[in-house]
Amino acid sequence: MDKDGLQKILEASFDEIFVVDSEGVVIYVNKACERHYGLKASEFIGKSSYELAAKGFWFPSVTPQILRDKKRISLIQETLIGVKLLVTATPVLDEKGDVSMIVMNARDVTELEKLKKELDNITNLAKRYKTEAEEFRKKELDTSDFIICSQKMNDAFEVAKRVATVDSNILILGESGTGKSYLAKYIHKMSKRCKCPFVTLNCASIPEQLFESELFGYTSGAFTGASKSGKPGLIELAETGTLFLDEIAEIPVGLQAKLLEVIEERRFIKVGGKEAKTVDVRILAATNRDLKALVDKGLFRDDLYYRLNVIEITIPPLRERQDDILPLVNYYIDKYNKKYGCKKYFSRGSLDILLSYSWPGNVRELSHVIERLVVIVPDDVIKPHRVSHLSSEYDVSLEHDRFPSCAQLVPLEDALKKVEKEIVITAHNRLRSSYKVAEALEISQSKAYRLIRKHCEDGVK
Ligand SMILES: Nc1ncnc2c1ncn2[C@@H]1O[C@H](COP(=O)(O)OP(=O)(O)OP(=O)(O)O)[C@@H](O)[C@H]1O
Repeated sequence: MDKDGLQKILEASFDEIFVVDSEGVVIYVNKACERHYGLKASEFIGKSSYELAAKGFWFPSVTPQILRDKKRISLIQETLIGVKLLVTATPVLDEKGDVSMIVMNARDVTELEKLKKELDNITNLAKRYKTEAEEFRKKELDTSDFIICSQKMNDAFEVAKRVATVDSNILILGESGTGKSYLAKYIHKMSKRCKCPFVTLNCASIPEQLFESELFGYTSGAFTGASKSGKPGLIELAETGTLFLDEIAEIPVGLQAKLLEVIEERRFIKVGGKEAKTVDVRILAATNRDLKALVDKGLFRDDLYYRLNVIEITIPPLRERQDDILPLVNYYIDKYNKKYGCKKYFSRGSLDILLSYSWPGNVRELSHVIERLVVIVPDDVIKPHRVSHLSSEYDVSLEHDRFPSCAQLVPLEDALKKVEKEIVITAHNRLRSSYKVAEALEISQSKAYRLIRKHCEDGVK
């Protein structure tokens, strides 16, 4: 084939063919260069590829590496007009083994690169969503053993969810057994610190003399009996995580100033130590006492109180969230039935007692009562006399002869009257309105009114 024929083939190639000599001077480039650089071939010929690369016609440059390594390489280059090229550069060696020229063929892979990038983005996004979804599912699953049905509990958990991520100190208030410790763990799990430790210090359970060494740790030989290697304090163990100070009202007065310093400066000194250490912890605190009243009485430092109480969440007592009682009873009877391999259930009457009881010990008491009943009641059905101690209104003596037994032959009229009286009194005591009694017993309001007047000493409300 003659030179013209060869030239035609090279020009017809859709891929770019770019040739430089051993000095890096461009000796040939075909028409494809117009698409790749927006320039004619004549504008390249005779120019130094080093200079062209230095002016940013393409990046990265391949010539220096080929001249050095004398080996074929492929790489992605970007041209000054943003075209992405897949370049394969092949050295042509002379008889001495030196590079006499470099032949490069380049294919436009801009679209391909774009697609690859999009695919990478999609894959990364999918990965991110997957981890986020897993995190979320994990967090959501964590509340499956915690019953939140009432509006008041929902509100408290909504606030907790919102403030979990802001890293501020939170004070959780509520009577004993309402779920304050659980809420603290929930806040930790919903926070950015969820993968780091959650450390609880129960301020009521540590003797005052040991408090400081428990919280701050001690250095070797800090006091008689101290371990030789020293000991890290709970605050150090909580590094990057959350320190939960339960029953904070019980913290010894003398230590309140030290705790304040930790909270304000995030610094502490170990017992027997000289240097202050810094820590990165989030502080959550809880108490079932009226902390503000203790501040007013001078028993709790007000500056510490305000530091701890950046955000306050109160968990209402169970008696103020009636809607949670039945779901909690169902949850715990199920839990303890599984634990003890039983099939116990509450009769309607005993459920009524559980629902109207005030639960001063809150959920902890409810859980204990149900566990005890599941263990001690021999029958599957748990009847009202088993829970009568929880009812101030319920008269145990009524239990056995409450309704005439079917085996007894008593005048029907008397038996019916007795049942009617019992039902009306129960309904009236619980519902305190003739309208509600009528609705519950499915009778007219006027009949309910009449029956309440007849049977109930305190009349109609
Ligand atoms: N809503 C709930 N659903 C299920 N279990 C609950 C609920 N609230 C509390 N509990 C359970 O009741 C018990 C007491 O809860 P927790 O220890 O969190 O209460 P607390 O307010 O911190 O009590 P204290 O003030 O005595 O330390 C725990 O076993 C907890 O799992």
